[in-house]
Amino acid sequence: TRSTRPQRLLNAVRKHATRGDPQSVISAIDHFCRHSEWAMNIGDEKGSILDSVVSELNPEKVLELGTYCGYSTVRIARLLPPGARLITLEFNADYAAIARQVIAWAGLEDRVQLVEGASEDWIPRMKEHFGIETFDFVFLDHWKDRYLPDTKLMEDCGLLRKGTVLLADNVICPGVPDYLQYVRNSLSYKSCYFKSHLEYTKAEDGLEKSVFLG
Ligand SMILES: O=C(NCCc1nnc(-c2ccc3[nH]cnc3c2)[nH]1)c1cc(-c2ccc(F)cc2)cc(O)c1O
Ligand SMILES: [Mg+2]
Repeated sequence: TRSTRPQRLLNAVRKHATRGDPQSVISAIDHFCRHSEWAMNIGDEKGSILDSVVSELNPEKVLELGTYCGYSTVRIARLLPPGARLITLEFNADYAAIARQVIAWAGLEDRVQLVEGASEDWIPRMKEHFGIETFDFVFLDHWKDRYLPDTKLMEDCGLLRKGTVLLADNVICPGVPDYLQYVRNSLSYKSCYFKSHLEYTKAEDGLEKSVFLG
């Protein structure tokens, strides 16, 4: 049977990246996506913005919605201190299987917990299942029609605290109009837009950073 794009992406990581070296994993995936096959990783341009937000925040408890092949998981986890924890939710079992191997190749499995399933099922279980009180940082990169309902669900489950930062990918392309309208007009958020480009293309896209005010 033909290999899948995520499998070919993992092969490129194994071929070109050094085990235990997260930067080489990031570079191998970016090279594969620029020169072989486009894939929906945040990419190097938006990835640098993600890096600066994470580095400035120095979060202990991180939630990522939408793992895909683990590219942004590796970008975030490589910047976290060893005691910090990143929980990443992936709905698609095939993506999750690839992501586990990418994260392991980068040598970051000790600070990453990949959970398979739907965000709406797992968000209400974060406290009792993972012993999480609140998250310091949430990266939204899953199905675009889930950004808003899951943000409201995190609010309702008490998973956000004064100062929690939400960073949302793809707010222009594919676009999340309902989410943008909410975080930009709600008195509970201070929101700002980082203009960039859709990964590996010239199309406009951007990240929206929203601080929860409690
Ligand atoms: O669909 C995207 N990303 C979502 C994948 C995912 N990986 N995991 C999930 C999940 C995880 C837990 C969930 N719980 C409930 N639904 C869930 C869905 N979703 C996406 C699409 C594009 C894109 C742009 C232009 C195009 F022409 C075609 C495509 C670009 C991007 O940067 C993306 O992130
Ligand atoms: Mg994305």
